[in-house]
Amino acid sequence: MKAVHFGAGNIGRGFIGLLLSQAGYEVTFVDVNEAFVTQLKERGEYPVTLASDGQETVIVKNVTALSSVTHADEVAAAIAGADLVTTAVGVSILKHIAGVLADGISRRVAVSSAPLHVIACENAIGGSAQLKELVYVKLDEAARAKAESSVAFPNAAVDRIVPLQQHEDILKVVVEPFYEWVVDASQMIPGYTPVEGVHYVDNLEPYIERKLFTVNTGHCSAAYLGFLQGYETIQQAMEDEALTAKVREVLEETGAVLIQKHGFDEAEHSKYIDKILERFRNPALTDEVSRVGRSPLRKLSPSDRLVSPATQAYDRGLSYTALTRSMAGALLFKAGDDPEAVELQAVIAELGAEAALTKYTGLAADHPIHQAAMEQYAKLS
Ligand SMILES: NC(=O)C1=CN([C@@H]2O[C@H](COP(=O)(O)OP(=O)(O)OC[C@H]3O[C@@H](n4cnc5c(N)ncnc54)[C@H](O)[C@@H]3O)[C@@H](O)[C@H]2O)C=CC1
Ligand SMILES: O=P(O)(O)OC[C@H]1O[C@](O)(CO)[C@@H](O)[C@@H]1O
Repeated sequence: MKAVHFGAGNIGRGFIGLLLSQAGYEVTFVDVNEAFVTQLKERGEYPVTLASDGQETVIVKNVTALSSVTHADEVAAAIAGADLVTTAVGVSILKHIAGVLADGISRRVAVSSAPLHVIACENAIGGSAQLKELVYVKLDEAARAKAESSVAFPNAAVDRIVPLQQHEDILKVVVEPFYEWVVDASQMIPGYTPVEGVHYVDNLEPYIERKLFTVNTGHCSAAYLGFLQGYETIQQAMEDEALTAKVREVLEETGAVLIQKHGFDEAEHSKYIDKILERFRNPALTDEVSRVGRSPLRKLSPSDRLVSPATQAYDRGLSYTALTRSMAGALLFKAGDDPEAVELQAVIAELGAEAALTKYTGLAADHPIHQAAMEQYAKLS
């Protein structure tokens, strides 16, 4: 079985590549980073260390790599012959890989009707659906018609904390032991071969919302509040009890929405929150506030981890105050090396925080969530 995986970065090597290789796939990574590509191609393997007491290291074998910059033709050929395509490049990068993916799919459907699944493993709701749209506009009518029956783009939720890596061996990756990869089975082609380690569900929404609105909402809240307190890592921030209490408050708000909307058991969900907070604290990891808070514009966007649960809480008459504190924290995330944070600060300087918040969240200035966020902004400033 052959898989093509876009993005040989932290989650690509530390989670998706590892799992696919262990499930028996030959994995071809595709990346723009020539150093990753060269090393993966030369060595055909790389180490993954589990950040736990035992620090167990697994060697991921049966891998190779191609550059999407210099070997686009080979990438398309690999897609044409693959059983599975996965991505972990960042949701805003999907548009850059759509062209070569469309080329590969066109070549494939011209000669074969064998099923192909394309799964975007990004922190976003409907990541694969977004990728499908980007790819489909690049297919001609005939290819699109054939792809409709043999190529599927099931949405997925992926959960594993993989911080930035700094090792002598550039391929080495240290990951937390926990992982969860949930795929929407209702969007798979019938008769598919399950990948060992993947959890297939008929309705993804409760899983993706629970993950995004707990792990990711909680994590970015810790990052934004931690940044304001001068902490450099999430581990340092989570040692601050007052800060942790604020993160928990946020997760209680998102939890109330999730429990009401998806019927989760309250006690079970409370344990889920405890477990997530424990994962943030993992002393065997060093996870920088700058990584976890990265791309504040994406994180402030309407369907992402802050605004979506806040609007859902508002619609249900539930509390959203702690969420607005995290939004205000995002507005104050002045990380000089993050292009989105730099853009946000420039827009705030030019138009003011109120207009910037409307621009990126889509919330009108007189919306109660917007007003609450501005109150929090004034307090935090
Ligand atoms: N790191 C984590 O703990 C988790 C990350 N994710 C998601 O996974 C995605 C990737 O995140 P990370 O692995 O942390 O980022 P990363 O920056 O470590 O990896 C992204 C990789 O994509 C490559 N890339 C960029 N443009 C490309 C292109 N045009 N073609 C091919 N490759 C390209 C980069 O060179 C890099 O190696 C994001 O959507 C993130 O939200 C999801 C769950 C956990
Ligand atoms: O990758 P993003 O969406 O910028 O956000 C970082 C998030 O990804 C994770 O690494 C895993 O979901 C979380 O630790 C963190 O909340």
